[in-house]
Amino acid sequence: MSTGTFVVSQPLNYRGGSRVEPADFSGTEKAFEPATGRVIATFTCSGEKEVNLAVQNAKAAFKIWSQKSGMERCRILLEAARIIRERTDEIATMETINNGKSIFEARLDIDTSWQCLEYYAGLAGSMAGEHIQLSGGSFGYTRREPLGVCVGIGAWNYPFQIACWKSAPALACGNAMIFKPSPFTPVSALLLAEIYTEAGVPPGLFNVVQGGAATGQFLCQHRDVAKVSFTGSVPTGTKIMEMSAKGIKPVTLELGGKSPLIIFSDCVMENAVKGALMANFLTQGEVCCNGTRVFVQKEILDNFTEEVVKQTQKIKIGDPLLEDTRMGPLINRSHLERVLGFVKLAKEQGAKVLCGGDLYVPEDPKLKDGYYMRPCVLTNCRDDMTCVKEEIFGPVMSILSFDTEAEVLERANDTTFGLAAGVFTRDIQRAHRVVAELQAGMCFINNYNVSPVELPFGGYKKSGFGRENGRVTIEYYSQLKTVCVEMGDVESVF
Ligand SMILES: NC(=O)c1ccc[n+]([C@@H]2O[C@H](COP(=O)([O-])OP(=O)(O)OC[C@H]3O[C@@H](n4cnc5c(N)ncnc54)[C@H](O)[C@@H]3O)[C@@H](O)[C@H]2O)c1
Ligand SMILES: NCCCC=O
Repeated sequence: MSTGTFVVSQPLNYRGGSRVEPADFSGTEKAFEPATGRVIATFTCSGEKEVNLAVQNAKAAFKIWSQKSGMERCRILLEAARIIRERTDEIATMETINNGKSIFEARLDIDTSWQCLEYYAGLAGSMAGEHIQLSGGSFGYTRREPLGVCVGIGAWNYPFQIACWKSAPALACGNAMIFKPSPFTPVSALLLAEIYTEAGVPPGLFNVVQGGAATGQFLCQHRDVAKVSFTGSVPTGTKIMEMSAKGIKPVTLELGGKSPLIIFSDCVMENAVKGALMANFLTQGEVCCNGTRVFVQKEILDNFTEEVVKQTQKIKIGDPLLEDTRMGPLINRSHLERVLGFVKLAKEQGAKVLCGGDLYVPEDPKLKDGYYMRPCVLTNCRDDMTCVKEEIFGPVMSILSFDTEAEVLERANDTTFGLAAGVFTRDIQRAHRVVAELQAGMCFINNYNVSPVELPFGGYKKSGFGRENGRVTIEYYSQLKTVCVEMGDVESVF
């Protein structure tokens, strides 16, 4: 498959074990190939009737799936993981075409997708309650039970990975799921749905409904939906939480960030520079946990900045399906303009552009309508500038200088977000002291933006709550039933 050739030819909803056209609709959407600006799909957004049908299907499948033993669920999830792994190239290609990220990176996303299924398959067989001895031979025990029909709502930056990170723990715990991808990236969740079916889940266990806000609302407000797991922006997360509150539904919120990356003067410079690039330029900078506020200790500011700019200018931008490309186009025209607008405002507010921050037009004529920009490094930044305060969600790094540990900690934490943070230093005691003080759910020491699925991921403060990945996520997709067993006679107080 090459850039500029793919068009969607099959329905994009998935219900009851196959692709279907929605039973009703609430508007239409277009999905693009960001590399070329071509429309690859025009599809209808699901209405209330279609959402009801998806819930009915999920409820029926839940009855079957929740009765299976953990080991039975484990085997099916392992088979799904195996198929994803085997089809990595094909899935990564779809992801690249619809999202714009480089094929090199998309393959890494697919790796953390099948690894997630493998991880929760492993946990499925060992999910268990406790036995508690009581007086007189009586006892109690707890059962870890599924919640029922869970809804997953995804963002567009990691479409397949988000669908896996939500569905794997949900299914491992015995739940069914209805997943709504972002309307910008409707394609790859269908591959996951087909893979689950091929692996042997009951029809209806994993369904996909397409649409935007209206479809999402039908899902969140549905009385038979037991839980909502949402990945997206803070404003939408607020709405999801309000809707879930009305139905007393538990929610997981994976929201945005403006994370600090702190570089101390005793760091290994080469690693710190690589870390800063990893923290800012993966997926065109469209990453929730990016460390976009790069605090550099004064003594090394000039050397660090010079090296970061040199490495940033070497990033190969262009056709994301080419093996040596490391930065593709942004998701769409309006987002590109928004990101360029942040750079313009940064300049007006006194920041200096050391490189990039402008449109990039690749030589290949088929890419001329794509949404490319050059990765940008800003210096002369202050904490009160918009580029330092707001989530840009594009390839824009803001460099700030600092003197002392106490000062940088206060400034790093001076944000309403709290998704991630990073520190580079050779002083291991300082590293742990600093991360202990950082108000962020995911902290990195001497690296940034690695995603081992064994580690819980999620935010503090307005970056959300609940976790994805790691053992703890089992608790977000299950509920505990306590059973109290009397072995003697009832001693009534009446
Ligand atoms: N913390 C994380 O794990 C994580 C991961 C990826 C992205 N993000 C965040 O996501 C944001 C970018 O993604 P986006 O632009 O797709 O976010 P968004 O909030 O605009 O949309 C996210 C999803 O919510 C749906 N939606 C929109 N309005 C809704 C409503 N009223 N009810 C129900 N659903 C609704 C959208 O259709 C989409 O599927 C950034 O802020 C980024 O930081 C967070
Ligand atoms: N690989 C994890 C990224 C999630 C945030 O956008």
